[in-house]
Formats: sequence, structure tokens, C-alpha cells
Amino acid sequence: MIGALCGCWFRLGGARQLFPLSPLTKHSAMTSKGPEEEHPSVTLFRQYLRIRTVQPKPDYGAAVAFLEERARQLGLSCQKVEVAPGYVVTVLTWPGTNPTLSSILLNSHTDVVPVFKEYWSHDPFEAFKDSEGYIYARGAQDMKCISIQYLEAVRRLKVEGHQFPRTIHMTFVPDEEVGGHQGMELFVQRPEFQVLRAGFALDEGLANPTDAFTVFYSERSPWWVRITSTGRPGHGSRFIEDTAAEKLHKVVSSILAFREKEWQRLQSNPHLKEGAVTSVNLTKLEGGVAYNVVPATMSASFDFRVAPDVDLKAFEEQLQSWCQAAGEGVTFEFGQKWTQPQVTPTDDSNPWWAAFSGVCKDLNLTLEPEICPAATDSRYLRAVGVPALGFSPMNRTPVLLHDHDERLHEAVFLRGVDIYTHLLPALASVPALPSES
Ligand SMILES: CSCC[C@H](NC=O)C(=O)O
Ligand SMILES: [Zn+2]
Ligand SMILES: [Zn+2]
Repeated sequence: MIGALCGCWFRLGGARQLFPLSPLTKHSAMTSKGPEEEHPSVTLFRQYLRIRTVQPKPDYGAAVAFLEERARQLGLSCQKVEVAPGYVVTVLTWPGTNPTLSSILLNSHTDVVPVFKEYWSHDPFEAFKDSEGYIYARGAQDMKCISIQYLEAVRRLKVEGHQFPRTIHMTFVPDEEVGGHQGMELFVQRPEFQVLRAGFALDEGLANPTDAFTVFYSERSPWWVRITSTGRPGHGSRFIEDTAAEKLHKVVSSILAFREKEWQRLQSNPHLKEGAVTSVNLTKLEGGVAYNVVPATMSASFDFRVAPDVDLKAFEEQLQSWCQAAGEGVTFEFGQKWTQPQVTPTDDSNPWWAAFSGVCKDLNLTLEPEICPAATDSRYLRAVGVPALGFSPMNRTPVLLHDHDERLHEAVFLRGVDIYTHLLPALASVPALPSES
């Protein structure tokens, strides 16, 4: 089966040769084709990249229309679930042959983060392809590539006449880049989600600059914390006691000392990956009105990413005690507080992992299982009991999500379609689980 599915458009002899040797190395395999020779999957990818679903005002209507047209072309049903006014989750469904089995959910978000246009070599919404085959666009890695790879893998499998026992649902969700509160967080609570009967989900991961592929089995919990310090005001020329600033300084010092400790822990242990320790950054300082007025209030905002093995109650107590130690009138509030971290097992006790990693092994792909340092919609899926893996099939590719000149090589993109074309048959053919028989 796997051999039969292994069509590759570049016809260079072997799948390994599809990759650029390194992002900067010129290679004959990367010689650009004229537009007339462009692979149709790449053309579709570039069309999707041109839709301006950019925060903070994404054109979701255009994305939904694009997806509806894809459903029509693929002969798939298309359901639109408006989870909040103007926030539509689009679900394309390829029914399986055994409706008693749970389904495979292929998730991607439709929104992308803003750009600093002046730092880009090409218009980030033009999907410019350079002479080597790199496609420049916001969303090229995060994560419009994956949306199109899912669609193109399904198209190929359907064209080849395959059918699988499990239903495959592709969900295209809004709002992920600002937390998913008007997207996946609401969708998983809807009856329309229950009806999908998701047994397993794939969602986004990260590119990997090496030959290996990163796969996420858990995530750190985002805790956005604003510390507010209040104290005595007065004239800027005086030695005022108990000021908001000196107490805020104490808390900031405690938190940055904790940051240093976690950084050292990461640095000193080669077995630890970034997602396994807790990170924190001071991201905002607010307060003050004039040089010579000591303010009564100042605040500092922190982006904590709490590792999944941390006792969250104890961690909150730690925050509390840092504030208390700084003095009277120091309080904190949360801008985000995720408290349900879950881990998807990465051993063969998990049949989904066995299927996923088995295909990767057959394809000779090296996997690096890790905890995602950032937050994705996978956390909402795992929290309602759907095991999920975060996987973006991009190796030999620098991590450029949210960065200037976000780009992806067309050969890496097409290899991703190939990879899903192998993953989907295996996942959608996982035999009935004990809970399903
Ligand atoms: C915590 S909600 C914000 C989610 C966001 N996700 C992608 O970058 C992140 O900052 O991780
Ligand atoms: Zn993303
Ligand atoms: Zn993102």
C-alpha cells in the first residue's frame, strides 16, 4: 500500500532528493519551474496564502468561501459552525466505511499573525516564489501549508479510489493566534463537535532545521500574569518610602531570578528540551505620569509558559509569595490561565502513536517528540479527551513562524503532502479500540 501511494512529482529518483540540502544551499533540484509547470498543489497553496486572514481583522469570509469551493471540488460535505458571531469553524468530511468507529480529526487554524511589512523581502500576502522555490508569505509555515497538505492528501487518496474504515474530518478554525477563545475553545463544547466523534487529532507543530521532524505530544500552559504594585506617591525629589516602583522591582527580580534558574536547568541538561522547563518573559511595564511625580501604581506583565509536570497549585502559591515578599499592596491577575495540561502518550500503548510513528518509520523519517513550548488548539482537544499530536511536516527548514520573511520551500511543502498521504490511511485504518468494540 505504501509503495503504491508513493508518487512524487519531482521525479528525481528518491524522496530524499526532494529536499533542499540546506535553506541556503543552491541545488540543482531546486531550479525553479516556470508558472505553467508549477505543481497544482503549490498553486493552490499560494492561492490560500493570498487570503488576508491576518489578525487583528482576519478576512474569515474569504477563507470559508475558499474552503467551501475545495469541498465542492473534492466531493466532500462541508459544515459551517458559527461558534461566535463572525467566527465560523468549517468542517470538511470524508466518511469512513465503518461509522461505529471514532474519527480522525485534521485540524488547522485559518488566521495568521500580523506582519512588519517593511522587514519583508517580498509582500507577505503575495505568496511570491523565488527562483529557488521558496514561497514567502505569512502563514507559509503557520499553518496554511498544513491546511492545503491535508486537502491535497485527501484529494490524492480519493482519486486513487481508497476508502478507509474511519471517517476523516478536516476542521478549519478561526482565532487560534489570539488564544482560540472564539474558535476551538468554543467548538469543543458544541454538539456539532460531539457528533464528529473524534478519536484522534493532528494539529500544528514546528519546522525543524535538521533532518528530523518535530512532533508535539503536550504543551506548556500559558499563564499571562499582570502584577500591580501600589505604594506612596509624592514629589520626585524626595526619598519616599514604600513606593510602588521599589516593590514592583522586588517582584520583577524574584521572577527574573526564577527565569534564570529555569534557563540554567535547561542549559545544563542536554536531555531537556525547551518545552520541558518553565519559561517566563517580562513583556510589559506600565505606570507613571511624569518625571517628577512618584506614581501610586505600577504594573509588570509576564508571559509564563508552565511545563506540564509542574504542580499548578504550588506554582500559583509561589506567585502569591513573591508578591507578598515584596510588601503590602502587591497583587496579581491573570490574562490567560490554562490549568488542564494533558499528555498524549508516545509509546505503543497508544494505538494512534503506534500508527503515526509506524508510518514515519516506514518512510525513514526521524521523529523528535517534544512538549510544545507555545500554545496551540491541541490543548482544547486534549482537554476534552481527544489525544492529539502537533506535527508540521517540515524538516531542513528554519523555524520562521511569526517571523519576518516566513517562507517554505515548495519541495518541502510537496513532501508534506506525500507524508500525509501515508499517514492518513494508517490512522484511518486503526482497528477498533477496546472502547469502540
Ligand atoms: C495563550 S493564547 C495565545 C496562543 C499563542 N499561539 C500561537 O502562537 C501563543 O502565544 O502561544
Ligand atoms: Zn499556528
Ligand atoms: Zn502562530
